[in-house]
Amino acid sequence: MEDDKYAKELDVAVRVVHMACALCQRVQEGLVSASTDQVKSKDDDSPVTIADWSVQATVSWILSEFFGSQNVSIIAEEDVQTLSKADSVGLLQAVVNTVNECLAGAPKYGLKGPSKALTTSQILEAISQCNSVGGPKGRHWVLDPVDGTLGFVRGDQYAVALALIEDGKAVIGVLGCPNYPMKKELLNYHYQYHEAMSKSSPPSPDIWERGCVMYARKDSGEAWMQPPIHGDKKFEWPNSAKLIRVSSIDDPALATSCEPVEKANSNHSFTEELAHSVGLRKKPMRVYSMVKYAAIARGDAELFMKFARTGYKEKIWDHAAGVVIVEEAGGVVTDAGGRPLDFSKGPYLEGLDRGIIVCSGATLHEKIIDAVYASWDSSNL
Ligand SMILES: Nc1ncnc2c1ncn2[C@@H]1O[C@H](COP(=O)(O)OS(=O)(=O)O)[C@@H](OP(=O)(O)O)[C@H]1O
Ligand SMILES: [Mg+2]
Ligand SMILES: [Mg+2]
Ligand SMILES: [Mg+2]
Repeated sequence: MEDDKYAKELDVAVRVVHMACALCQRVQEGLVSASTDQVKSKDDDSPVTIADWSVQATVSWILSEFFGSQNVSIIAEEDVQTLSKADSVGLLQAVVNTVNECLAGAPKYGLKGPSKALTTSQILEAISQCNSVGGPKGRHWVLDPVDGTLGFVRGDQYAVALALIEDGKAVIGVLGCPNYPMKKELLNYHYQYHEAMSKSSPPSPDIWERGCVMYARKDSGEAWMQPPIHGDKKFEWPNSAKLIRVSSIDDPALATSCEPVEKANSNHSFTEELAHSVGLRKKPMRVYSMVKYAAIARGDAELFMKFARTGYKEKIWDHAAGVVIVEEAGGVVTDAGGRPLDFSKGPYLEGLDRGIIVCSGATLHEKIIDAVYASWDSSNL
């Protein structure tokens, strides 16, 4: 692949994800420190917040401005149904304010914002524009504005995930992880930080270095991580980017696995059985959101498995960005049958064989696939 293929797309995607991370941090601080009714339940009982809609509107607006709204196809998680209800006036106003505040800061990220504040209908339009159905042909952006919304409302881990799919293949992945520090050792500080915040004695935010943005371009063989932008600092490419690489541990006894926090999202007992049968010893880390992909990509863990209940269809926006980053960092991502994830069939990962397996390397991956094969019949899925 030519060196500069997707260079423009990657540049805009990284900048807008940095913007979205800053937006989310502001909203999360508000949610954690105040009790508000800013968290809504969707029809499937999953949460959605002003951050989800605001990030979707912001990313949609920036991509449309940059590439021309006629040329941009976006598949994203949220729609405007709840926001358009009569009793959502306050919520909608909060989204409008949040989006305009964020877009006003676009120049700091080297992007052009609107000449005047966007109207409510422009913002609703930007959100609804992300209703593409994707498919096997052409370019489609794939966005999860806040992945791990549950983690987000609990003051914990979450991610902003943006990917580009071309002709059914994920070619760019950008993952903003606002609470996943550049250095793993700072992770514990993050929790102390939130404890301190809840006791209303917040320490100075910049000493925590919380958060990072990761990105990769398919077939480049490289995945990168940048610190978030702090204070008045401007985004300067490459913004202290560091190469990241998967862990070299291939002995299962030394490997760390991670999995979704909620039992409802993945069969914990089945994956525990698999992990045990290949010789993993450590207790799995339970982490919200695509931060699990981030953890594998930079070597903080070696294995991530997700086996949703039968009938649940995985969405492409929950995986596309993470897959590009993990693969370019040297890892392997497949379904439980060992096949790559198929991003060419619209919003869902159609044809997914049982579950998703993300590994730091081929040796561990092979062992897990064999274990799935051996134990599937006896599983209680
Ligand atoms: N029933 C069920 N089974 C499997 N997966 C589901 C299910 N319901 C929702 N989702 C999707 O899971 C996304 C969150 O995944 P996580 O790995 O972060 O799960 S967890 O919160 O840590 O348990 C979550 O993403 P967000 O909605 O962006 O948070 C959903 O797309
Ligand atoms: Mg959701
Ligand atoms: Mg998600
Ligand atoms: Mg989401």
